[in-house]
Amino acid sequence: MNKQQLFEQIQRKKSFLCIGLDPVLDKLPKHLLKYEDPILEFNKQLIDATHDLCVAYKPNTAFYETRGVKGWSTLVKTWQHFPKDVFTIADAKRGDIGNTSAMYAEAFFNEASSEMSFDSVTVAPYMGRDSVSPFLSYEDKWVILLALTSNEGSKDFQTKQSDDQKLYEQVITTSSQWASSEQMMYVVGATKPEEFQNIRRLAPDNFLLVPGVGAQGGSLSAVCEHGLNLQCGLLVNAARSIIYAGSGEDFAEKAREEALALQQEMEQILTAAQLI
Ligand SMILES: O=C(O)c1cc(=O)[nH]c(=O)n1[C@@H]1O[C@H](COP(=O)(O)O)[C@@H](O)[C@H]1O
Repeated sequence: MNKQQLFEQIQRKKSFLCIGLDPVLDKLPKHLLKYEDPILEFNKQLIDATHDLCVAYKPNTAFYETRGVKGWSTLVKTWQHFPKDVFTIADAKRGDIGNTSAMYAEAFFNEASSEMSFDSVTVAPYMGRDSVSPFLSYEDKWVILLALTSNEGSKDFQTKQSDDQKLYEQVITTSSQWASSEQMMYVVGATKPEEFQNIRRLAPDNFLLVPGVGAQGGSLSAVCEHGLNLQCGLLVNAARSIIYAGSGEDFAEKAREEALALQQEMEQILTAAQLI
C-alpha cells in the first residue's frame, strides 16, 4: 500500500487507529480454548469486529514466535485473514548485516517464500544503512524505523547527545537520506508527546507509528497536537487496552467498543484539522 492509499483509507474510515494483535494464551477468553488454534480464533474475531474502525493491524511477532512452529503458523493464518484494505505491520524489530536483512525482508514481504506479505516491518537502526536497505528494495513496502521508543530505557541511548544532536535525531536525519517518506516511517512513543514538535521539524512528511496509548498511558490528543501533518501522518497503536477490553464471550464486542471510542476521538481530531 502506498502513502496516498493509506491517507485515503484514513479519510474513508475517519480513523488512524492501528490495533496491536499481541495475544497471550493465558489471557484469552476461556471459551476459545476449545478451538484447535485459540489464538487464531481470537485474532479472527477481533479483526472481524474492528476492521471498519482501524486502518492498520500490527501483530508483534514475539507473541507468535514464543509458541514455536504453531505460533508462526498462527501468524501466517492471521495475515491471510486481514482484509485487503488494511495496512499491515509485522512488528519484528529486525536489522542485521545486509545478506541477513535480505532474508528477514523475504520472510515478511515475499509471499512466494514465506506465505506472508506484510506492508511494512519494524526495523532497528543500530546497524546502519546496509542493514536497512534490503527492506527498501520492495515496491510499496515500508520500513518503520525505531526512532524514539515509548519505554523507560529509551533514555539510555536514544536521547543521549552527541555532535549537537540526540541519537534519535541523528537516526531520523541520516535515514531520511536512505528513503523518502513514501517508504520510511518512524516509531515514536506516545509517552513522549513533548518531542513531537521536534520530530515533525526533522520528518515533516513521514508517517509516524505511535504506540503507547492505552495500557502505557500515552494521550492521543497530546500526540496529535504537534504530530499531525497534511496527510494525517500518524498511525496510533493500541494493543492490550483493545484486545483485552473484555474477557468473556463478548470479548470482540468489548474490543469494538474500545476501538470505537478511539476512532470517534480521531474523527473529531481529523475534522478539527480539516483533513476530512
Ligand atoms: O515498535 C513498536 O510497535 C513499539 C515501539 C515502542 O516504542 N513501544 C511499543 O510499545 N511498541 C510495541 O507496541 C505495542 C504496544 O502494546 P500496548 O502497550 O499493549 O498497547 C507492543 O507490541 C510493543 O512491542
